[in-house]
Amino acid sequence: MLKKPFKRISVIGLGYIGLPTAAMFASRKIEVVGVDVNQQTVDTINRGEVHIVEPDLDMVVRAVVKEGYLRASTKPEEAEAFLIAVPTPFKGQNHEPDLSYIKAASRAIAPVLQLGNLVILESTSPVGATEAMADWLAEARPDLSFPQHAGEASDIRIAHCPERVLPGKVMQELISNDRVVGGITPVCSKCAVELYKTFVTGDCVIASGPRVAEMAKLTENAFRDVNIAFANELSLICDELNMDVWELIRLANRHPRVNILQPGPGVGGHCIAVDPWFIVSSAPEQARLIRTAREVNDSKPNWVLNKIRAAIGAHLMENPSKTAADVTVAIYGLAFKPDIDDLRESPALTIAKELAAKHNGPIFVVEPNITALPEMLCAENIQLCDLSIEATIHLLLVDHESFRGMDIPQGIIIDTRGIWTRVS
Ligand SMILES: NC(=O)C1=CN([C@@H]2O[C@H](COP(=O)(O)OP(=O)(O)OC[C@H]3O[C@@H](n4cnc5c(N)ncnc54)[C@H](O)[C@@H]3O)[C@@H](O)[C@H]2O)C=CC1
Ligand SMILES: CC(=O)N[C@@H]1[C@@H](OP(=O)(O)OP(=O)(O)OC[C@H]2O[C@@H](n3ccc(=O)[nH]c3=O)[C@H](O)[C@@H]2O)O[C@H](C(=O)O)[C@@H](O)[C@@H]1O
Repeated sequence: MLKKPFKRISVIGLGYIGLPTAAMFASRKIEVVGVDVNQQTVDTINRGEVHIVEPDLDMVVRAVVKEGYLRASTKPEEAEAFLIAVPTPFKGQNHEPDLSYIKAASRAIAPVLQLGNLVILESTSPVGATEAMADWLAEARPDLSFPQHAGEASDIRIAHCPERVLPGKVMQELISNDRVVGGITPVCSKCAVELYKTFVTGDCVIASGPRVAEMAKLTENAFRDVNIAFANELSLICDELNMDVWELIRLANRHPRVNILQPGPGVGGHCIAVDPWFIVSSAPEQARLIRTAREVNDSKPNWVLNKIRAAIGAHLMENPSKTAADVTVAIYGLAFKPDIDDLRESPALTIAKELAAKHNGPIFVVEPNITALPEMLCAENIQLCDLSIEATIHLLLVDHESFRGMDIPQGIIIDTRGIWTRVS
């Protein structure tokens, strides 16, 4: 049985990663102070409620807040360990990483740092970000020594430990996944492993430093992106050759060493569609395949929109008395992947938004995981509906479980996920 080496820890950023992490530590009876700049988020958590949908998270948060192990605040407080889980988006046309959230979080915790503290960067970060964070902390606290200058004798320990959980399985994967830990020094890594061993049953694998740990996380997501791009490219080729891509993949996957992923309307979420760009921006000349995969996946929503335009055109040719305003389109799914409520960077949302801007006929959106349409889709001709609707064109964008089980609708079908139309 492990002794409890950390009595109080602080998690900075209480979103999809920070809140489950904070709740998990708190469930091991460690006092956790969660810090977020969003007052509403802080208030919600302090009521024992959650502002994001993730299976089992609400139950754990309710319990740990009630028992007093987790509380939230907008102001950092003293703690033995700080875990930073703030956003790391990209900015601009060149997809440069935006480290401003990490910088703001480091500046915010610097005043409360004390001798012997551990600071872990969990956010997915470009190579060099942990060292940059260590420099920002050192600048703000000239009275303390940091590992990049003082080595093992430093007052503060710093490490990168990227998070790898899958949305929808976060509460399981937080415990069972292996962790990659890249401390600035071996002692920093050792301290970080000790912290994670509070609840992680997977291996905590120590990297030779934070840079390779950063790159490992980016590589995992770039690997998946490249593989999805392969499937998406096959879907374009099959369309050209009038072949069912899902049948093709099913057949090719019968080879013992082939495992092709699934095509779709594009790649969404704020990770797989973002993180590979961090590699491209670090090594633009070398990262040619990774860049092309991003471009293939990013171009897929436009390809789907062209399919819709073609379907509307063909329908009007067959029905000359009608106009585009008579053509009803039903969109199935807005989330970035099945059975979640997260619409961030969703290709389905991009397609719906673009269609709403160009098509003047009625648009019905079926998205069982939300209760209201996002503001960007608020137009007169678009409304949220439940499953059974009549429409000229039925556009399937997300393979939610409820769409798999339903009767296939009547009308023109554009099935980007292959659940209604695939050759069995
Ligand atoms: N969501 C996911 O599935 C995964 C995310 N990641 C990475 O984890 C990091 C966090 O992502 P999410 O939790 O999804 O983001 P999120 O947007 O859900 O949450 C981030 C939170 O940080 C808060 N915040 C922003 N600036 C702050 C500051 N200076 N101080 C305190 N709080 C601040 C925001 O208000 C927000 O509540 C990102 O780097 C992401 O790439 C890694 C693995 C999985
Ligand atoms: C390597 C890997 O599997 N990374 C995971 C990924 O989570 P995320 O939910 O973004 O990944 P995902 O399930 O592949 O979905 C991403 C996007 O890709 C699409 N997608 C996925 C698989 C597939 O065969 N075809 C396809 O089109 C999904 O519909 C979605 O739009 O990114 C997470 C992250 O880094 O945020 C990471 O923690 C997760 O472990």
